[in-house]
Amino acid sequence: MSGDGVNDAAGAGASGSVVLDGVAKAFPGTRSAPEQQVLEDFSLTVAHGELVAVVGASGTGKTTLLHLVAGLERPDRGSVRAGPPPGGGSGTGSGARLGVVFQQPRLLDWLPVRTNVELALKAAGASPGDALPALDAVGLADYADQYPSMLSGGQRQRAAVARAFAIDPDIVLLDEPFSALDELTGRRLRLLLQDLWSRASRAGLLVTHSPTEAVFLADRVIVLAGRPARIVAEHRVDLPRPRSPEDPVLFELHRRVVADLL
Ligand SMILES: Nc1ncnc2c1ncn2[C@@H]1O[C@H](COP(=O)(O)OP(=O)(O)OP(=O)(O)O)[C@@H](O)[C@H]1O
Repeated sequence: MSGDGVNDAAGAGASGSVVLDGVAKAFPGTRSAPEQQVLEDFSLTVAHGELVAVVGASGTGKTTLLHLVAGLERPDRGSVRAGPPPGGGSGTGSGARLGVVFQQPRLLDWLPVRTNVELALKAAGASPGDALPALDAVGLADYADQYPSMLSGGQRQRAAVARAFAIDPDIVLLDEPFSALDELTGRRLRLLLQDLWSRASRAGLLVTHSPTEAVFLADRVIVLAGRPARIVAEHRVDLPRPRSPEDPVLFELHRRVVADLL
């Protein structure tokens, strides 16, 4: 995850764990669609210990932002750094450990859940023995030897969360992690994520279409709009954790975020 302005993992500690500085990103046009200048001179810093939620209309560039931080896309201009916390990360060498949860669990269906988590641990240079505690932390210890197809959608997403957190990530990237789940299952998983998030100090970016999810989980909510995308509003969520989904402060913040999105 290093090189040429992209995910220079060693360098971000001083000013933030995730730093996008003057980033431009365009996708080339096709015969049927013009070029898309998704980001232009875009800057954002996520401090160590901070979870930032990104909301905005469909197609604004939220996932592109996350992909840039994950190193799945490269900026055309500017720099993207995803670094370990001050004093060094938990990863081997100088790089930051990235835990990613996508909208779909993306488990390997032909391997038991435990092996799915073990593979992520091995890839991160961590002990495969940490797989079972990670599954236990999400309430799936009894399902460790089951195949993903034998689990419910919510359980599969729990396994994906376990895989992301098992490696003790310095940076957590969440791309609409619970949007494919029913409301109650989503709520349970948000509570679980809050618990996992509170256990260690990390940096995180959460892309979501749900203002409820954004204000409940994040320390800061940024609202993206326009093409190229700009941050048109920003809300701090100064509520200690654990938070209750019913906290009236969250309802008021939710109202403000929705007003920004309309
Ligand atoms: N690989 C790609 N090739 C071409 N265009 C792309 C590519 N990835 C994204 N885009 C375009 O860039 C724009 C931003 O896409 P992106 O997926 O980042 O938006 P988003 O805010 O995450 O949308 P949604 O909320 O619908 O998931 C869209 O217009 C999309 O069509």
